[in-house]
Amino acid sequence: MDKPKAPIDYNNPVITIKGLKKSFEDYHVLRGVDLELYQGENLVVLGRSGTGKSVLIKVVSGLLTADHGSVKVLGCDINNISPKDLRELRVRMGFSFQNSALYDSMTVRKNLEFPLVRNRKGIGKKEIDAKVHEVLEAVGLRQTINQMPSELSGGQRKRIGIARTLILNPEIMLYDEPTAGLDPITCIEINELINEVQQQYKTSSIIITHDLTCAKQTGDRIAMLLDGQFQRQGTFEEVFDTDDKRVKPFFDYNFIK
Ligand SMILES: Nc1ncnc2c1ncn2[C@@H]1O[C@H](COP(=O)(O)OP(=O)(O)OP(=O)(O)O)[C@@H](O)[C@H]1O
Repeated sequence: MDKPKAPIDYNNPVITIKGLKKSFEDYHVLRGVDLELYQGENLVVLGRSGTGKSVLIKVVSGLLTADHGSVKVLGCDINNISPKDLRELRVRMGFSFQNSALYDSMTVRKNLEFPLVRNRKGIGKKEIDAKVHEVLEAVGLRQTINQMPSELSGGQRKRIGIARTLILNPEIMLYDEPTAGLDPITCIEINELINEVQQQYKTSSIIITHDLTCAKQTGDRIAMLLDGQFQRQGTFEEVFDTDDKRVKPFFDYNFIK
């Protein structure tokens, strides 16, 4: 499957990271990270376990503070932001985490309504209903509206989790291992959904994954974290066209011949 051409604005970075360092005691996880995410782009972040991919996402979303360096997200300086501005900024970002984070005691409809009711004070019932139907349509799961999360498959839960973030029209999407634990066909369907979200909602996304099929299908650009920095960036082919012993096994073990 070829990736649909994305409308990327390379003059408009939505995230700019310069010289980011983050340590935990004497363990230096991020050692001078530079990165830009452009408007409309899907950027895939690769790296071995423990290289700091989740730490990076947590710094970008203000859950962890940087030790050094600057992090600008949608024009806001994350290192110098008030709690109120940070809350408002987070509403402009959608998070898709591994466990989908659905409320098990609520139907799909209630799960989808929840962020709207909490973040859009005064929104009317008609508008809520229209948004719920729109996002369910976008993820192809209209029929699940009255079901409980426990009645959904892993792939469906993932889709509803994505729908729940889309309902607030996020400008940036952060996907943390979107295909983890899913069968290969469902993985491909989730990859296609990530690309559809990019097209339909004009999102800019960071996609953390160990799944190179996901990286290849969704990434307009790949950035690989090596020794605390993005030492390889480019298209999928560019990143893996190397004999670098830190990079090549990553490819070889993913596509065992
Ligand atoms: N709050 C914390 N306190 C102490 N150490 C932490 C904290 N958060 C992360 N770390 C450490 O930072 C390193 C990077 O963690 P991180 O979760 O970012 O890895 P990752 O690249 O996302 O790994 P994986 O692919 O396995 O999810 C790990 O060694 C982890 O133990």
